[in-house]
Amino acid sequence: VSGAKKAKTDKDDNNTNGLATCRMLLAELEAHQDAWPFLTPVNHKAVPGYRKVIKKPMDFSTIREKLTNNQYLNLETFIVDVNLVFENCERFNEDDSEIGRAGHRMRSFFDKRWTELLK
Ligand SMILES: Cc1ncccc1N[C@@H](C)c1ccc2c(c1)OCCCO2
Repeated sequence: VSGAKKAKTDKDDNNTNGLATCRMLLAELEAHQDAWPFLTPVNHKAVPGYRKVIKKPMDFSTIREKLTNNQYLNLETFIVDVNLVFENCERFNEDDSEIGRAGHRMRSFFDKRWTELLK
């Protein structure tokens, strides 16, 4: 019947809500040589003060878990969590430190990649 609404399934729209783009971007972040401070949650026992200063911890493995559990509505909610990783880094680490510099390099890499992919 013409006009009948087709049931929407993921396979129909190859990038529903930009989730394929999220998977691509996260894979690139995880593989980046400067990702090492951000791959796993900061262990607050190994990093004095971290739990007090950083109210919303975030890291790439947690983002991976959320993506796997379908907890991101769209690319925007994914970008919020990625940016949280970099905001936490800038809050806790000196710009002129190993981790601080890695955070700045990862942030500019991410900004460049998602704007390229969204064009
Ligand atoms: C992103 C971030 N911000 C502030 C502090 C740490 C971190 N990352 C964690 C994974 C980390 C990186 C380096 C570390 C470390 C832990 O263990 C304490 C001993 C030094 O080596």
